[in-house]
Amino acid sequence: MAGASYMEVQKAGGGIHYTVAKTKEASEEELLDLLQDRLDRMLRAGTTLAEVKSGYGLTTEGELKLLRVLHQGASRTPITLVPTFLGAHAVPPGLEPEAATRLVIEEQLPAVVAARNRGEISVSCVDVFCEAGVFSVDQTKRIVAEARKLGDLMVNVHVDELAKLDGAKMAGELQAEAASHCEEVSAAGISAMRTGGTVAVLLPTTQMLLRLPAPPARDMIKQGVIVALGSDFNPNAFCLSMATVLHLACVLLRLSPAEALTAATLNAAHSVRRSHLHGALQPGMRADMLLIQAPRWEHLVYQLGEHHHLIHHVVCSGRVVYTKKE
Ligand SMILES: N=CN[C@@H](CCC(=O)O)C(=O)O
Repeated sequence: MAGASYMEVQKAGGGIHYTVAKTKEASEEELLDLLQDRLDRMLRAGTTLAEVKSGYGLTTEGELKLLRVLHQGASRTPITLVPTFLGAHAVPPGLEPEAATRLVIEEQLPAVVAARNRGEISVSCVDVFCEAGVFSVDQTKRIVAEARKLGDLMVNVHVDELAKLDGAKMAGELQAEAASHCEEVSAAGISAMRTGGTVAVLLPTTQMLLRLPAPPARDMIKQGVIVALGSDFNPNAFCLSMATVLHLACVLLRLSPAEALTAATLNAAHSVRRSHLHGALQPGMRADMLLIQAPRWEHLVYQLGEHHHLIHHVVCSGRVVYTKKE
């Protein structure tokens, strides 16, 4: 598949579909071990709050399995996890997008909300991969409406990553809490996100790896959109280090180090509506901190790939949860 595009890989059964097949083969214990290892690595790289998504099950049981793993994983890490149901991550082989939409609305969402209400899983947000050949704007709206009605879920949708569908405009008009990617966002999308209070979660690792155009981060900031940064850790963008993401945000999105820091902390917390507790050092908020050894804090952004060397302590809720070995 050398040279094939992201969607060509998917259409040939690779990408998300490959991961779905491998995830199905793995037991919950195996997935939990993998999750714990990755959360440990994220913690050592300085992450103290993370939105974590399902999306590699695509069947009701497959999605519930991943959400159970996330639920159990939350008790094994000091990182605060905010779980997102992403049953609409891809159209399962053999189904059309419309049938997959109905599957999510009629079967998956009710099962997920019921399991959450029984305390078996926790789910805070719903996500949909709104993209040409995956879920349309109309199908995304229907899934979002049902998720809000049935489960009072927050909305954080993939929009305008590859095709210009005006998904960001939809997200803003729906007053979605957040919308990720936005590489192909339109002027109307930027305006709607500002009006709707929708956080733009920009993902420079994926932008770089898929060689996508840079989302217009400077325009977004200038026009008053709240810009956040995410690692987008997934099999296609294997990066657990937010310091690397901050570096790329400065180079590729032309953010200043201070803007990148705010985007990765307070604004990222706001994308899951946790900015009253997370993302800043203020009385009444959680004392989540990194202690780094460097002449200035900007070295965490500037020294590419050096976070293991720079971060000496990670503190969660006022408790030291990681100390670098000398
Ligand atoms: N674009 C869709 N979802 C993920 C990638 C998932 C995958 O390729 O496994 C993303 O946000 O980048």
